[in-house]
Amino acid sequence: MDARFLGIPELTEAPSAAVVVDVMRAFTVAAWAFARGAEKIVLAESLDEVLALKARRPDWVALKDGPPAPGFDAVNSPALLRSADLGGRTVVQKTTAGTVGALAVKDASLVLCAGFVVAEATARVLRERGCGSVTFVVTGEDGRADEDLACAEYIARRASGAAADAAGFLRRAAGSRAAAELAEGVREGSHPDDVALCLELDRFPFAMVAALEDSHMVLRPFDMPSAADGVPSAGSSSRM
Ligand SMILES: O=C(O)[C@H](CS(=O)(=O)O)OP(=O)(O)O
Ligand SMILES: [Mg+2]
Repeated sequence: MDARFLGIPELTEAPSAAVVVDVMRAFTVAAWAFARGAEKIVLAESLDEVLALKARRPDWVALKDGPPAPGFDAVNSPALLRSADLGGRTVVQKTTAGTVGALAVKDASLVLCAGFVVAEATARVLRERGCGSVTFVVTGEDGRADEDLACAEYIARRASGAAADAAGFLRRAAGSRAAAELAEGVREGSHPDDVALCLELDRFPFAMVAALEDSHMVLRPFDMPSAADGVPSAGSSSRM
């Protein structure tokens, strides 16, 4: 597999397959939202778009990074979301890096959004789809965020079928600037457990696929059909 690792500003053309990585914290949060029952996540272009969608659909859950704000229901913290009941709900998410990265590759034919919590499921989709060329979007710090780069490199190794010792990759992420800022409480809208939750390797069995639906980029959980039964696991979408 030919893997390229690019920051958002380096994305000049639509890749065929893209894995958008945001470990801390957008796609760890997204995975927790699905684990708590959310049906789908609309990835919004701006905070104003979140509020406009929420005005039309008051039942949707408006989520942003940074501190809590009027009109929003949730912040970008896995620890603060892990006990929420989101059964059947639609979440609208806007963050500084993760959602921006996914929207930057919306014309790709396959877009997976990932963090360590869905690493193996993501690699499995790439393996089973036989993706020969994959662009990893390292969303943080214009492509230099070590938590995202470490996760992207780990997924790339697993996608190519190579063995990979996860411990070293997780150590890099634990030593990243984002981890330090979250641990020190510099990032608003956070919880002391956020870093640990972002570093839980393969916490969830599903991958997350984003695709355009009625002009919005929509993220849904995806389980590959198992060889045994040929159908997706219950409770997960199989749209691709
Ligand atoms: O909420 C986060 O951790 C960050 C916000 S910031 O870059 O730290 O201000 O957003 P994300 O898009 O999840 O990286
Ligand atoms: Mg990030």
